Amino acid sequence: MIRFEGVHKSYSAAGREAVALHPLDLEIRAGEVFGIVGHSGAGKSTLLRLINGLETPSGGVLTVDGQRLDTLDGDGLRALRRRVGMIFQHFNLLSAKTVIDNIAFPLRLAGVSKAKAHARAQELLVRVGLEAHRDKYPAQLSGGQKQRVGVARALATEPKILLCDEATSALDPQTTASVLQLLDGINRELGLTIVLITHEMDVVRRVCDRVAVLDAGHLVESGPVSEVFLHPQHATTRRFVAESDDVDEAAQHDDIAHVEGRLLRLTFTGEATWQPLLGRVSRETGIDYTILSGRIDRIKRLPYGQLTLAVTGDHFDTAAQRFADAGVHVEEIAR
Ligand SMILES: Nc1ncnc2c1ncn2[C@@H]1O[C@H](COP(=O)(O)OP(=O)(O)OP(=O)(O)O)[C@@H](O)[C@H]1O
Repeated sequence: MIRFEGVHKSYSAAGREAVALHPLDLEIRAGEVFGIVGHSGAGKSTLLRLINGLETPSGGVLTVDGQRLDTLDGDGLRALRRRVGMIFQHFNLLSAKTVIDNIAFPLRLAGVSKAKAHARAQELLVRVGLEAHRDKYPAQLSGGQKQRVGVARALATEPKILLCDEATSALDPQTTASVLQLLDGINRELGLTIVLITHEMDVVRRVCDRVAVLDAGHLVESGPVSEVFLHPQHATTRRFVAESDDVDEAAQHDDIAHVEGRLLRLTFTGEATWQPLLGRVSRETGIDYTILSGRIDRIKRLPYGQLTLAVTGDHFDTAAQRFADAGVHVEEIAR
């Protein structure tokens, strides 16, 4: 659906070239929710703005919905933008227009009659759960409601791709959850491809299928969220995951120093998450364990658990093998 082949982007500012994105290869598949995570300045917005042609690559080939963007003229680009909707951190609603007029606006711009545009906007209002707010102005809405209007407006032209630019960063945790749920529903019911950029790994964990991690313009890691989140390889990714787990790594290191035994990290996914394995392996092998940290949650709809144990007793290797045989990912952590 979206393919970056050696795409890079530099800006020239005050006579100097600044690299925002180093050459990268990336494929975003039709119908998936793809997350791009990175700190401020990593190049996330640049990457997103390349997809809808708001920025032009400095080199490489970018293909969106089967079309190489460098072959499109003005009309081609405008047609592409109708197939690529976008929502924003600060919603970007028109303050002088009502909710229904905001949603109908892209259709009116495209020359659709007022009656038809309003009929379509009304359907979208229902989809995002804002029927009761139809004639209000943006200033009369909460942040979550404004973002729902943003989503409805982005869907007005029936795009195939929805770009989300830090869409939940201005929202409280509960509202964030409800907007992410809305995006998840849209992805499933309409089959829309969603690309979202965020600085929060937790947003990625909740809705994305795959993720790419950007660090200072470099794509440092990418893959299925369950892989990248549970087994991060790059230091930047590990920091994002630790932040989302709310782990104070220094304090955890101090705690671990005082505990006896070898350290084992167990990662359970799917069915294994709900089995009483710890007790069983402990009984069968005679090992003892202290739980140093743990979390049970979901990655999108996949249940997972991750536990760090300090293990004492003579049969560490046998116990590790029993866990592995039960489908648990086992990793010994060096002290
Ligand atoms: N129009 C521009 N002109 C010059 N430099 C730019 C321009 N837009 C972005 N940059 C630079 O490119 C780099 C990447 O910026 P970008 O906005 O893509 O990062 P980001 O990850 O989205 O950051 P943030 O989360 O803060 O928005 C930064 O160093 C930024 O200063």
